[in-house]
Amino acid sequence: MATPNGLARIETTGKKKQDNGVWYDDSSAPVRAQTIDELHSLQRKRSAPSTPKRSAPTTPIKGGAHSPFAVAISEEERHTQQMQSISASLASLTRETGPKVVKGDPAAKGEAAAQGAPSTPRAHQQHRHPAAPAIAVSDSSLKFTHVLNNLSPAELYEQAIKYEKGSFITSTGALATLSGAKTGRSPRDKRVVKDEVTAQDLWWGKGSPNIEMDEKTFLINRERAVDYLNSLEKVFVNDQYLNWDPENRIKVRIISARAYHSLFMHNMCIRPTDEELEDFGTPDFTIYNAGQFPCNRYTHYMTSSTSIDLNLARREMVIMGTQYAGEMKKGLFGVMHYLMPKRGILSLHSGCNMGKDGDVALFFGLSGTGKTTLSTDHNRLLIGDDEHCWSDNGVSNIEGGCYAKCIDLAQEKEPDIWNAIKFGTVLENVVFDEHTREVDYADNSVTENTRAAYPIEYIPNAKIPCVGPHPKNVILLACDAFGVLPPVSKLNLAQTMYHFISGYTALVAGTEDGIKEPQATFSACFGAAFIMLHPTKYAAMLAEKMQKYGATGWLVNTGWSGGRYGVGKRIRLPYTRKIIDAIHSGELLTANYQKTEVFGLEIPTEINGVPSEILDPINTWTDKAAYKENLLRLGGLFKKNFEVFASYKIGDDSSLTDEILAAGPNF
Ligand SMILES: Nc1ncnc2c1ncn2[C@@H]1O[C@H](COP(=O)(O)OP(=O)(O)OP(=O)(O)O)[C@@H](O)[C@H]1O
Ligand SMILES: O=C([O-])CC(=O)C(=O)O
Ligand SMILES: [Ca+2]
Ligand SMILES: [Mn+2]
Repeated sequence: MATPNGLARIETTGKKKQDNGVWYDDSSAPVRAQTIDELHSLQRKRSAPSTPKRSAPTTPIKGGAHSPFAVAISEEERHTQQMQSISASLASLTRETGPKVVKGDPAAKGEAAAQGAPSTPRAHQQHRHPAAPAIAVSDSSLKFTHVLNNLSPAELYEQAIKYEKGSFITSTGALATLSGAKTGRSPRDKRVVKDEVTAQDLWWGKGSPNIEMDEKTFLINRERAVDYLNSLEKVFVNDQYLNWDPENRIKVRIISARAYHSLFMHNMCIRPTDEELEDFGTPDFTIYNAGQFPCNRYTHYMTSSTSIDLNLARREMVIMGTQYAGEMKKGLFGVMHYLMPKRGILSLHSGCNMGKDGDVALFFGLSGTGKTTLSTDHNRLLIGDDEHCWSDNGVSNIEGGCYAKCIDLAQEKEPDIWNAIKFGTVLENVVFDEHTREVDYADNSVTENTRAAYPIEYIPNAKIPCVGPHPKNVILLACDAFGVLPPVSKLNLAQTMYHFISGYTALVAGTEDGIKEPQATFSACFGAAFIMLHPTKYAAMLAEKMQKYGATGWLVNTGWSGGRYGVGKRIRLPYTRKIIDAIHSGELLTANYQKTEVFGLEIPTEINGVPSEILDPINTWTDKAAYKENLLRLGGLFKKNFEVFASYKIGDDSSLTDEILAAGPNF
């Protein structure tokens, strides 16, 4: 039927019912909701109490997390306990009370019911003590602190994209984010509380990374951080583990203000199963990351607006004035460098992988020397890329993820890392195409220190659980900007100790704030920024373990060849990989060796797949006089650096100490 304007009338009423009583209509099935909100609530399936609601746990369950004697408690009681525990963590020390905490995003009004949260926050009720004064002591105690605890990567993506400027999804699904003004660690702002115990235990003074602060100042900063966090609409809480060795596992809680920080730690620490999370209890260590907020420069000891404060007695760390996520990762590493040696376990700034036959290799080295790149090896099982423990049972990874440098990342050269950059991975400070969101890894506009943080199982041949037997090879990586260290040398035990204590490299720009050009650096134990005890303590433990388990030491230069930085070139990664292959396979144990002058290093004359002429660096330099000059220059720097260690005994064995002193450059 035609309407006055000539158009066919649109049928709006009734649907054509066929004779057989069946609706033949192209409209969809009736919607099971009365309102849009209800419809949205249908979209998200509520998990049954026993099934995961959070991130799918990736950590395999070992044994039962539930004690058979544990009193069964209800979901609601568990929820209350969890909120109480988080409230306790966030307590102001001066007011001696925790904030009112409630689970969930304050913005998600109406979602509480859908998510199963009690409509009256139970933790809130906790604080309505009958004896409490009728008038709240401060405005901050009137408000709730909303906690988003152990969110899944998907939920954290949404939080980041909605609330954090600079968050984007890249073409491969990673979460690109900006760490803010700091794009590297701030070692000069790392402070440690000096009390009666730590005054004795820790390494203080020249060369030490531990800048002292007193307990009171720590508490001032802690209060500042906690007040800041409680003033926010919401905070993120991660309850996770460190160390895959079940006997020496540490429970950590990270309280932060950014989804970026929460996802970073989700990836980097060991992820508990839902079962483990339910029984998490009180953490062994807590980080308060108030990174967006500066410290108060009028506070004693503060020399900048950044402070990373460690209090071992309180088992707490406060971060202010830097949002660089590596501070949390490496802060916890420092804690492990204190706790583990107390138990006779050596903590190591090293990568670690294992051959199919169970041969384990450690890769020591400072930032940018190749721990992540070389331990991620398609032919071997990855145990971890950066932080390990060596106990009487073998090696264990401290972390649950990897943190790879991305500058100039290329698919052909590092395929496993390339492929790990997908949904769930945090990509820090990279530059990408505005439209396609394809990352340009060569672009260092934001920083040289671009990074990807991904769970270790994103590497296809990860060894899970991340533990292994005693190491067979201990590879010391140095990125030599002088271009005079050989691509590989075999070390005796004394030489291994000498180079371990020296911890030489050319620090590549970026990871530590303020370093713009590569420069020669010595960092004891290849990680002076993280060790807590005197370097000789770790060295003695390493010597003892290497001797006991018959490990061989190697020095591998992943730096320059054919001239120093600016003249020569960085040794090609495929050559370094061949060298590493020859170490793993045992080929290098039976090779012919010659000794170099000055450093007295044993260098092989031939390696499968590597041009022989590069094995002795002098061959690659056109200017032989310049080579000699640089060799002596570096030798001199080694000698000078080692002077401070000459008066220390290493272990109980004074003959080893003498041998180590003699194992350095000789000229
Ligand atoms: N011959 C080489 N051997 C190893 N790495 C090389 C070589 N040539 C270039 N590279 C590059 O050097 C970088 C090594 O960084 P890597 O992430 O492995 O450092 P790292 O030792 O793990 O440091 P951090 O402790 O800071 O994580 C990578 O970007 C890698 O591509
Ligand atoms: O800590 C960081 O930022 C990165 C890292 O692994 C290191 O520097 O050793
Ligand atoms: Ca690394
Ligand atoms: Mn590292």
